[in-house]
Amino acid sequence: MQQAASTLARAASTLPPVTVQAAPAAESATARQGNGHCHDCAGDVVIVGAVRTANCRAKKGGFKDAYPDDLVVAVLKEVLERTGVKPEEVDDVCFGSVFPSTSKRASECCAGLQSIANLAAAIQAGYIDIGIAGGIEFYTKDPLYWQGSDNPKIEGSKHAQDVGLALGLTAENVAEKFHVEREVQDRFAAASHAKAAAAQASGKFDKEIVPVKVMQKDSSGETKEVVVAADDSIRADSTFDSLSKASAPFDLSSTLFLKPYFKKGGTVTAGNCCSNTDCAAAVLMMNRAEAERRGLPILATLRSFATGAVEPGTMGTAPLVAVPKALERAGISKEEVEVFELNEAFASQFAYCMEQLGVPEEKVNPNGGAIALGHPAGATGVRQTVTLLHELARRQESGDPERVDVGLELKKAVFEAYRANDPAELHRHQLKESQYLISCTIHDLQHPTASSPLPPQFHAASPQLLRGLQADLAHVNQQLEQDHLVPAAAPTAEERED
Ligand SMILES: CC(=O)SCCNC(=O)CCNC(=O)[C@H](O)C(C)(C)COP(=O)(O)OP(=O)(O)OC[C@H]1O[C@@H](n2cnc3c(N)ncnc32)[C@H](O)[C@@H]1OP(=O)(O)O
Repeated sequence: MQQAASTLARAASTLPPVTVQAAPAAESATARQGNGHCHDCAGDVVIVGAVRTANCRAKKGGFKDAYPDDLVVAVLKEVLERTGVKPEEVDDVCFGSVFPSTSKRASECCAGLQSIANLAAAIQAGYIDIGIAGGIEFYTKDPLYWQGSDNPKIEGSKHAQDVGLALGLTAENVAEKFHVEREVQDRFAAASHAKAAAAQASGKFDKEIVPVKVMQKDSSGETKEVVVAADDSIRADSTFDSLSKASAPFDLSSTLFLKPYFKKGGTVTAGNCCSNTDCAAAVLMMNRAEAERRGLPILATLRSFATGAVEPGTMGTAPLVAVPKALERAGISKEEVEVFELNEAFASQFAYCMEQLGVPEEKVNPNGGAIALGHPAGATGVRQTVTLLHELARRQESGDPERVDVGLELKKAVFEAYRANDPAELHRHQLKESQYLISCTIHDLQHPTASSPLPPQFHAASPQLLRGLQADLAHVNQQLEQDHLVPAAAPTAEERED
């Protein structure tokens, strides 16, 4: 691993550039035309709408006095409006959410991405025609720690105990085991902020972010309505120097030096890990034939999806297993991919994964990642997908014919997705009877009733989670009705016939 360490040190010597160069155009793995339409793959699962809310700092940012359903309703409404799809035409809505108070642990950060995969599978199987996949995390109200009691059996299993490690400690483990120095981590963190700040300043996020009207208390305690339309997690003034003391060796006594947060003598700080933000994101999916019938622009085609398992103590290295699998299943090489979205839960795991995957820095997270934008766990996979699709659309619109082909190839790469899926953790989830993927139909969202408030599609969620969702669903319904998106009452049989 010394070689890995020295390569990482070299990589850290310059900040990753903010601009991204197009890779050479690659051969298509499936028959398709230059305009993104493909005559012999009508059953492809495609994305036709992709939106997100702003990422706002938990408890301190734009959504500090809001409710999670304010965000969910905003992205649902917007993705429907942008595509012209009617609520009643949507067969299923599946949102990932990781940290309701019943959750034990966090490595279901891929819950949002998994919701995309689940709905895509349902579309491909013919179980549904149109679905909305999304993710929501609301740290302002949901704690980032387990509030329940542990099964004593866990004491007998090192793996199960590692599942309970503070996530920052798993990042420390990665840094120590794979020699990812503090300097490297701080440089990647600074690069994330620089890229995100540049993207924000140039208006790149404007189209993907849905403005959300929420109530907010100001410093005098007065509550007023505000519109939140911009990420407030990005620190444009965050540089390598502000994250650490630039001179080497580090001057640990310097006031400039951000102290290790999770472990004495460690390297992971509040500056080189993701911040906790509130955010929701959603994509609308259907098959290609349906999209073409409706004349909807195809933003992306799902080519493959893969999961990978790693030791829970070094959580965050699962992309090393899953990305090659996803590429292989899609039938493309990593060189054919122009843009990667790789989660920056912590700079240590991000730097190590990037180095081991052998992908150039300039191809990864061109608009910044979770260190700058925040990591609203259940929403992150969808947030990344939304950001990536808008990036690809911009490149296609750039008018460079060579880049159009590249862009289309890229769309396969959107879903070179990963998921940390530790067996020990899954076991623990079963013990807790927790289930993070939340699925319900749009009809149930519209018409929760007192006697049957929850849709049958909810998976085996714990009672506490269900109670929380019940409240959320009632609120969602109320908002949808207020906004005249749905009729106030379920239509009668006669009305339906009309
Ligand atoms: C599978 C998975 O899900 S893995 C990932 C799961 N997610 C996590 O584990 C979350 C990890 N991160 C955290 O828990 C939190 O960010 C913590 C606990 C480390 C820090 O929480 P907070 O104290 O709320 O963080 P916050 O962003 O407010 O930063 C605290 C202070 O650190 C300093 N700081 C943070 N970032 C920077 C930066 N980029 N540059 C300079 N100073 C910084 C600032 O002084 C800041 O205070 P300020 O906001 O008043 O300026």
